[in-house]
Amino acid sequence: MTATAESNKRPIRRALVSVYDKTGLEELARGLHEAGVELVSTGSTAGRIAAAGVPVTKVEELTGFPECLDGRVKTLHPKVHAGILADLRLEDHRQQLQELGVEPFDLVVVNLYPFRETVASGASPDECVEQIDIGGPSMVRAAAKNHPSVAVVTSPARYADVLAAVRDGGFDLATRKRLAAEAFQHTAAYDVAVASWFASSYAPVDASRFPDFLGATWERESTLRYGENPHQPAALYVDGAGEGLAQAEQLHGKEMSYNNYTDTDAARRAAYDHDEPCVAIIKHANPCGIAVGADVAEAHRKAHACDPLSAFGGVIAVNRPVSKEMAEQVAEIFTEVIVAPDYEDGALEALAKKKNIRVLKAPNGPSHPVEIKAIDGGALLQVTDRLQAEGDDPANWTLATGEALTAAELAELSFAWKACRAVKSNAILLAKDGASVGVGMGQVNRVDSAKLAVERAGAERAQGSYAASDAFFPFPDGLEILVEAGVKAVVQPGGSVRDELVVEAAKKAGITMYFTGTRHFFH
Ligand SMILES: NC(=O)c1ncn([C@@H]2O[C@H](COP(=O)(O)O)[C@@H](O)[C@H]2O)c1NC=O
Repeated sequence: MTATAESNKRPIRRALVSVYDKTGLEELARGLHEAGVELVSTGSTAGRIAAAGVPVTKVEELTGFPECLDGRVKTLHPKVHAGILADLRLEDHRQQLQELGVEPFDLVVVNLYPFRETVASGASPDECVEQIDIGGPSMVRAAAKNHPSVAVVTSPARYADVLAAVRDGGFDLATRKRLAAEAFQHTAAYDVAVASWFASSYAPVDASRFPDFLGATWERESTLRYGENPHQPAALYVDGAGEGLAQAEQLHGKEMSYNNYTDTDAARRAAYDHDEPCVAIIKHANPCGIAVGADVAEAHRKAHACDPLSAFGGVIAVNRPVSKEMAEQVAEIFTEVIVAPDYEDGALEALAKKKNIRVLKAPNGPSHPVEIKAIDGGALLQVTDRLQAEGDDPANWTLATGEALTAAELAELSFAWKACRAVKSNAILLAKDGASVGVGMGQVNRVDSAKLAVERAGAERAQGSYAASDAFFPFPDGLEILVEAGVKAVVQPGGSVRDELVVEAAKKAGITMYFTGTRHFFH
């Protein structure tokens, strides 16, 4: 196709309008009519247009066939589809339309039945099925295929463009192609939603919890400066749910980077594990401090004190609104990102004194029920790891050896256990007074993780601390490092074939050890 043909505009003389969402419909109809466009429309869409005093032809008048079967058949008729699908560049198609008495459409405006919203509302299966639009996608796909002759619009957000184009001699080919691409994205996402619902809720094929078809669609929200490294192009995509980190509102600061997003994701995961006001400070997806407090300012001081060296340039997540006091503390420290459900009076102003800090507001904690990880040639899907009623509640722990802890001591050990879940495996975390004091993360053996946790805590803080291990000790050696450092109690899943040896070492040292029966690997 030549450059001239690319820029060809096609005047809009006849439009087919069939919309479930009637937003902006009257203005659109009026504008089209004033520009001399003839309108053809379905049942209630035609009703609304006529009520606005705009002349409109009902589809039934065009087809000579009544809308029937409760709206299941309205536009599914050759007089409609031939009018959309005729390639007007071809003499033969133009000739055939004439012989058949079919007039072509230049514009198709359709939006679909709200299938996803109906499912989300908890409607019955029959009601959901009834909301699967058949005629709408057929028209959208037909018009998008035939974009050399027809412009297609699927969202009220595009109506202003339509009215501008109508006054300006129509859409050019490049724009019709873009609209067609949008239209196919729209119907593809719609069908993925239908197919996913069928596969997982309506007609699951086997007893496993996993559907045989996994459909998901994302839309590009923004292009990022680069990915994990500067030579990796990257972009942010959002899903339709609309309430996670990807949709967080940025209140201040520089553009978020790829690494900012991954660290912020890890930070939120950590902070929202705790019921009390909690602050997690993350670097490279690992906590360099995590603490609970009477309020967020105290939690932040305690989290920062864990490892002030590493907290430089960290990412902070809070599970409560940020107070002015906390914001003033944070503004003293070089921080890449802070994310919270909200900001109290004066907090944002205090943070905004720092030009570069990115301030995000994300109203809810992480809620995604499943996690997907791309691997070469495929993807792994798992139910998201969360704290469990069994295993993560100290009431269900088993005392493996030593004195039972008091309620206050058990709360300390429970904090260590939850905080340890935020640490990349192999993870050992030492805690005191509701704050991490030493974190050993990401080592390929548990002994080194224990050594790292103890070294980071320092002798004084390790003494009398509460230790958690994300998985069992395969040998007593890792535990022995903690014993030597003087920890008061240890919590771990248990379940090693050598549990007896590990328990024996704890017993010999006179410390308390609890088994959770639950493991929290995090990779
Ligand atoms: N069955 C059909 O022939 C048909 N043609 C158009 N629709 C849909 O009916 C709706 C508009 O209907 P109304 O104008 O009656 O509100 C649109 O969402 C459109 O996508 C249809 N409905 C469902 O398939």
